[in-house]
Amino acid sequence: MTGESKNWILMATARAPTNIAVIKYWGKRDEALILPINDSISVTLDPDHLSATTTVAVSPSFEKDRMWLNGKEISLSGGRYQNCLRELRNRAGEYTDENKGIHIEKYDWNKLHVHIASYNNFPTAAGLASSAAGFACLVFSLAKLMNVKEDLSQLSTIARQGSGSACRSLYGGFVKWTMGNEMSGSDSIAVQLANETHWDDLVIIVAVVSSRQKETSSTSGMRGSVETSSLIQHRAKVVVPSRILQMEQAIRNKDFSSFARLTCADSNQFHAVCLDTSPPIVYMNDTSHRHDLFHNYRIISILERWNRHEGTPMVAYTFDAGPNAVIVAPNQKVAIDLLQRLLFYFPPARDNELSSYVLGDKQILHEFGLESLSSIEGLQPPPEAKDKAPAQRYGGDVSYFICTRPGKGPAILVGEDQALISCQTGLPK
Ligand SMILES: Nc1ncnc2c1ncn2[C@@H]1O[C@H](COP(=O)(O)OP(=O)(O)OP(=O)(O)O)[C@@H](O)[C@H]1O
Ligand SMILES: C[C@@](O)(CCOP(=O)(O)OP(=O)(O)O)CC(=O)O
Repeated sequence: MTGESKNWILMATARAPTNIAVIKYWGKRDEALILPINDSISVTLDPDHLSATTTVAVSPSFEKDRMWLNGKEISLSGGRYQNCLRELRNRAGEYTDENKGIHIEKYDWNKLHVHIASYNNFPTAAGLASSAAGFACLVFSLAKLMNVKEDLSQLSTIARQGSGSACRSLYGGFVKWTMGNEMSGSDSIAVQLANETHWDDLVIIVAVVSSRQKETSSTSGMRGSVETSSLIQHRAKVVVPSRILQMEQAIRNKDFSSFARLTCADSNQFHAVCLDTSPPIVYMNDTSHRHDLFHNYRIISILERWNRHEGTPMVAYTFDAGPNAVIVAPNQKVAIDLLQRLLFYFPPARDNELSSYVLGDKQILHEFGLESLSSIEGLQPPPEAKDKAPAQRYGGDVSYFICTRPGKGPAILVGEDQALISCQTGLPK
């Protein structure tokens, strides 16, 4: 390794999206390598609304590997961070910057320490797949910094070792994680089924029911299910393989009603497996407020009633390992009808601004013609509720909504102003 002094700092910044599984990953056959017991399929969400941004820096002056998440220093000693760092260092390439007089040999990367700063533009560890965006971003930015010449599918095997669902966040659009058969995990990779432009009419609304950290992590929850649930075996061996084929076909043909039926059925089966676990896991009410139990089922029953009333699925819903609902509409028009229902049943608590209650893509609000909170108060009940007079409203039960859509995969951000680490101090700005 050569350089004019020990003071140079080399950096890379990237942004990576989260993803929402429509056929769920739940259960590992190898805990250390994070190898799943079934394939899964996800939709990548628009990084403008839900993403991690990570800056990674390297300098001979750094004394140890360090990481800051959302401004707070966290430990990198955990096996998952260590596995990702090791795999990337093993694949690192030579790097030369003649202007700065920097030359790093392949083997130098094992001696150089990194500083990592990351920021999520949405709540961390609340069942919104922060670990997926976070590990995808970490791997993508380190691969750029360390000049790793591997394709995205190879990088997905590294991100997988940070958090299983992270491997699917290396691509935009619609993504399949193939479980693979190899003991080494070399064929347990993510592949893109279609990019984000393939089915760009879809609108996705996330109802954030609680941004509080959950009590049972996905990791320990799925371990419990593998050890104690008999339903999970039937799911992995019989149900998921056939659903994967049907879901691939639904995505290929942009067949919304099949997509919606499969998405809802798979979410509900995943939560059934959680209930079939001993002791049972109940993610949909796993929050401090007991009434949260009801508004998850309220969301499901409101959407199911609407779908039944129309005789065909208008929207699809899915819940991960937390109480937040992710709802997919086939187009902007139905998304407006959906938002109308959501805001009718779940108006904001008093003192809330509309702009902080409906986040993300604001276009939908404008098309809807909703400009202020007072217009929500005047909303009429939807037609399917007419026979159930008077329709009850649950003010304050939802913290906020995020309107988004299928989005693109990770990208490198250029320019020092985008970096989260100062190029003078090597510390978070
Ligand atoms: N931006 C990030 N960069 C690196 N690691 C992150 C980042 N964001 C989150 N993580 C890691 O992911 C952990 C949270 O993962 P966890 O699975 O508990 O929640 P989640 O991903 O939000 O929910 P779920 O995966 O169930 O949808 C954090 O404690 C941290 O270790
Ligand atoms: C319910 C899920 O969101 C589970 C995600 O689990 P994680 O990927 O967070 O688990 P680990 O691999 O142990 O880190 C379904 C899914 O994303 O497929």
